[in-house]
Amino acid sequence: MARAIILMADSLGIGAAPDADKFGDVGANTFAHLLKAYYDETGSKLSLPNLSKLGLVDACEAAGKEPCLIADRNEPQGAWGYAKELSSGKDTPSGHWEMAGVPVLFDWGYFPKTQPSFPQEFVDEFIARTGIPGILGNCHASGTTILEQLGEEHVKTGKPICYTSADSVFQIAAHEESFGLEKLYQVCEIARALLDEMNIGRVIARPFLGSNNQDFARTGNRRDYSVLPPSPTLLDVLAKDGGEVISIGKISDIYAHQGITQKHKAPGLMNLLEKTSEVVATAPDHSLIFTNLVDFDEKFGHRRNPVGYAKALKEFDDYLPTILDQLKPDDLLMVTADHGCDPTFPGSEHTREYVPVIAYQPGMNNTPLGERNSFADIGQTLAQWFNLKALEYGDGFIDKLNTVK
Ligand SMILES: O=P(O)(O)O[C@H]1O[C@H](CO)[C@@H](O)[C@H]1O
Ligand SMILES: [Mn+2]
Ligand SMILES: [Mn+2]
Repeated sequence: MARAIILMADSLGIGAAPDADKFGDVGANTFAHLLKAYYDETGSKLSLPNLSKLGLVDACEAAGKEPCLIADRNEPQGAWGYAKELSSGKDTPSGHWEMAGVPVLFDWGYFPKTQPSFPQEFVDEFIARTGIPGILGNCHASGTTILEQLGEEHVKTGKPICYTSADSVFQIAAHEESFGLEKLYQVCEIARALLDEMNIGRVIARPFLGSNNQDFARTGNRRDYSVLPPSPTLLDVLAKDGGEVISIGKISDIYAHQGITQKHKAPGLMNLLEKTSEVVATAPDHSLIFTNLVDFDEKFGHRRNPVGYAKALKEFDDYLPTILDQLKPDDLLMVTADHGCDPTFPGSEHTREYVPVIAYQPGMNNTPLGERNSFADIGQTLAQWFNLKALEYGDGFIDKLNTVK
């Protein structure tokens, strides 16, 4: 029997994907560019000895074909490679589902960049069904900027702030106290039902607190309402086989709560890592412990804050030995990402990038995995690791690992 741990570093891309031109993302490289920004600002190279030991730096240099400005670089002691994405979008559900063996080959519905962005018929129906006095926003926006612009008006009028992005999303921001958290969740559920027919991937509740446009801040009570993955994922197959699938952070939301047997939420990077360590200490055999580290994307990638991103990666790196030291011989640790979000790139959107494919077991040697054709290679390898039936997509690389199960 065996266990696996996936640490999904949300948005940690490692170089523009071969089809980046279709997304306007040629030249993007989240990891290499945040390292450079950190060096430019501080005059020192960022030290990430543990992530480099796992092969992240080698993977980025192989994928992104540019040097990484890094201190304390170690030779990899794990399997490392880089994967391109088969899915048509560069969004979070596509990246996560593809990793779990279900690439999104259809096109999501998207809202246009015009203002208003949302069809009038939908807005009318949404208002009628929820009883809200109207909506604010109705445009493409960065979620923090729009709070500075419309937060006070929202509190005064009770109209939620509705906005979208290049992703297939309908986001609703509302004040936790004046509007109410439960009411925000109810309004999101109504929007979710209305948006299914437009093929919108996610409705996202974006609660916030504060008293004026200068100090509004989003809280940890974000909730994502995703549609169901189009076919069973690795998570479904493992849960059906009697395994434990333990979601930490927003994993459960992203898979629409399918194939999850336990879930834990925790606010912020350190709490998510600590919760992961706690679960690794107790999870039984045949468990998948799956953590999404959302701060990299939400707090730094979309906010175009490369130095903040670098410091958060350093915290991750500092914490990693705690988890690595807990691994038993039949545990497999994977580190990957769901898309890029280059914090030095124009705009505030994701970037189409290669993601790291890192697999580590205690006692492993340096094992290059090369370029992988799909994120699904991770899911397929895990299907092999758990002795499950093969998934429809993905080339597993179990033969490259020390199969000590
Ligand atoms: O600017 P914020 O609200 O963080 O929104 C970002 O978060 C959404 C979900 O990941 C993306 O669609 C992106 O627009
Ligand atoms: Mn993401
Ligand atoms: Mn994002």
